[in-house]
Amino acid sequence: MMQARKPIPVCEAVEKVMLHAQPGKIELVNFSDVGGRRLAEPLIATNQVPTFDKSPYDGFAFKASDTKDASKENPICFEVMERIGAGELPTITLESGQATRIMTGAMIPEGADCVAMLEVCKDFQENGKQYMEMKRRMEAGQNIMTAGSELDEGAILAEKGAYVNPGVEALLATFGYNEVKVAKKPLVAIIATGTELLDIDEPLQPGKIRNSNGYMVGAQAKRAGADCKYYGKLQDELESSYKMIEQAFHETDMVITTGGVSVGDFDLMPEIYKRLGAEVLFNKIGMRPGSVTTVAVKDGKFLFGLSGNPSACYVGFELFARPIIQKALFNNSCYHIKAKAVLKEDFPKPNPFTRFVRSNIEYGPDGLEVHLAGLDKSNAVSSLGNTNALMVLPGGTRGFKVGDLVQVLLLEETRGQAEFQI
Ligand SMILES: Nc1nc2c(c(=O)[nH]1)N[C@H]1C(S)=C(S)[C@@H](COP(=O)(O)OP(=O)(O)OC[C@H]3O[C@@H](n4cnc5c(N)ncnc54)[C@H](O)[C@@H]3O)O[C@H]1N2
Ligand code: MOO
Ligand SMILES: [Mg+2]
Repeated sequence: MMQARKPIPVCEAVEKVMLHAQPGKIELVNFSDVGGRRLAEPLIATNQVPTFDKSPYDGFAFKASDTKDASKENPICFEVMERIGAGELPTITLESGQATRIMTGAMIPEGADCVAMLEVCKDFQENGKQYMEMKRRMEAGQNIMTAGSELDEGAILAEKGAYVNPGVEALLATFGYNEVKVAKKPLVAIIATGTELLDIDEPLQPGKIRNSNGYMVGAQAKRAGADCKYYGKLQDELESSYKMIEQAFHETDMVITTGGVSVGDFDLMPEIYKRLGAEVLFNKIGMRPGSVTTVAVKDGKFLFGLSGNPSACYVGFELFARPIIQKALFNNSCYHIKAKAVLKEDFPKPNPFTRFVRSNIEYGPDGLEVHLAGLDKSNAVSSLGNTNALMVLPGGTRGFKVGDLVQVLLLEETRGQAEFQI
């Protein structure tokens, strides 16, 4: 009889993996390609904002003190000296009784200390000259965006590892980052193992199935921010499989295989790790699904042996491979963000192991709601299309009921959290 593998707790497994995590490499990309990448250095304001005193409104700039006696009954009249639009420079220093017609975003002229909106001013012409009349008091500084009032030069606006969303792109553009240092996407080898596997374009044959895991894991790796190299599917044959996996190991930053990690006669991954001289960190975890997920390391590079069962494969990637990819992208909040959600369906089956149930999060009127994504079986593929979260149910003797507050890991968030606590 073969010796049973000893399962380790999932937190311990994650810890073991993360001990070997490495920061990634840096590359310089053109601003036009920066969306969706992660910054390799903090984003620093290269100038103060605004860089000059400017008007937030279309209106008139003048000295506030000129209006100290202004009222409905006592309108104050100004001579309008010039008109400046955004991007133009004022040429006249204002004296008492003078105003400049100014547009939103334009520089405040010397001598002015306030701006009145066009709507509260009456302008008119007399003898070929422009005038403006004000019926209300203004305060010095009123309606002026002073230089540096929004940001100081040198302010840190996004940390190293930050995800470049549209707002971060706006900041990069504001501060002239025409080229941006970002984390280089790690290159992940994707290999599906199994003599039963057919390609997408092959008709079904007795005893065979189409390879879905290879494409699923490739898509998960891309969602996590990596680049993929697909090495195809391998027959369960030791020599050819070893050769291909060894080649992939040398050509990429990490190798992800699916299938062949359990104890069957054609489960070749344990022997392949041995031949490669890779250190197996664990090969059994106290979790469902994905208990057979195996992680090995050689020369600082990872080999993730994910289960062949589709749901187990999916979960194994999100728990173990994704944080390693995030670390390579300098994201220290490398774990899926955790939230609480109200369970919307009974889940009566107790289980001694921690479960990661493929789930669907909805945004209900009172907050997050969680539904089962479909059939809760390790070998199910049908639930995955509907999955945007993993519900974490602690192992124990009890089931869960509608209305219970449960923890969920959100799979489609770009933000994460720094600790893996479940
Ligand atoms: N005696 C035992 N048998 C099994 C155990 C065990 O502890 N003792 N563990 C079970 C668990 S749990 C799982 S999970 C599976 C894991 O199997 P493997 O990782 O070795 O994967 P395979 O045997 O290659 O395949 C399992 C299953 O998945 C299908 N598969 C494989 N690759 C793909 C793919 N690319 N796309 C879609 N489906 C795939 C394959 O046809 C099998 O049906 O082992 C249990 N057995
Ligand atoms: O590794 Mo398995 O997924 O627990 O069914
Ligand atoms: Mg197997």
